[in-house]
Amino acid sequence: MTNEQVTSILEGKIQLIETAEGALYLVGPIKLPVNLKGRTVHFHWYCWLDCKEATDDFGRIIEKLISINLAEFQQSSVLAYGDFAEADEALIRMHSICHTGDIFGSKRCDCGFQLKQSMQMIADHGAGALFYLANHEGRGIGLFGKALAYILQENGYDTVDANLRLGFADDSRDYRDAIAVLRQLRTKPVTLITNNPKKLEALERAGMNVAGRRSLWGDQSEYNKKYLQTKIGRSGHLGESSCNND
Ligand SMILES: Nc1nc2c(ncn2[C@@H]2O[C@H](COP(=O)(O)OP(=O)(O)OP(=O)(O)O)[C@@H](O)[C@H]2O)c(=O)[nH]1
Repeated sequence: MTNEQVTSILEGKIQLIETAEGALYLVGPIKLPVNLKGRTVHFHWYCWLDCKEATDDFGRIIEKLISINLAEFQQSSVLAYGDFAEADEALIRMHSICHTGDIFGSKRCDCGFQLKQSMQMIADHGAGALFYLANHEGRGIGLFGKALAYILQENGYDTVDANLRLGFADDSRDYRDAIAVLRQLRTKPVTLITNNPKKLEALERAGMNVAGRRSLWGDQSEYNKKYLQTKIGRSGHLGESSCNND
């Protein structure tokens, strides 16, 4: 197969999304059968690359990738389900990466539970998307930063103060790229799965039509009790008893 043939196969699967800083190259949909609690659920997977250069010459972008060590950087992705573009109602989750919770199943937080539960909620609902935001680790302080913060937490600091004492912001997550991708995939209203009002605000500020919110609490234990209390007490998360408005 020639380079031209390879490029022409890929071209039909790449979309250019221009941003204020350059462009996002969105590749997909790619078929992704997923094991959800023993049942095979068929998602449509997309991944995006953030670049300074905006061009529709995708062959050039693909050629450039060889000289970049992509694995050293984080790329985010989205798992869409059902007729995500057109369904009247769609559930979305903006999930911040949590290496310890999502991959290792750590019980210090509720992230692993939220990841699996939101995928299940989306599949049960019939249409939706889970955005897996890979540059959000530790609410934006990175994995190494989170490891340092954990040590401070083992010495009495809560989640917020541990970040602050290290000189980081408590929460520096940015949702702009994810929202740009969401807009590309769906313009109809969305219902957001979250307990965090800042995520709702980010979507509304960007002009997205937010139809409602579904809360997501669970897997509470002695190990994450303080973490969950701090989310409500200091980070402004809406508690379990707050109403869903969808
Ligand atoms: N800095 C720091 N980050 C943590 C800690 N535990 C989990 N995280 C990160 O917190 C992020 C998830 O944020 P949360 O505040 O738990 O929840 P949220 O995403 O704001 O809100 P929901 O949508 O309701 O889940 C993930 O990126 C985790 O890596 C911690 O102890 N310290």
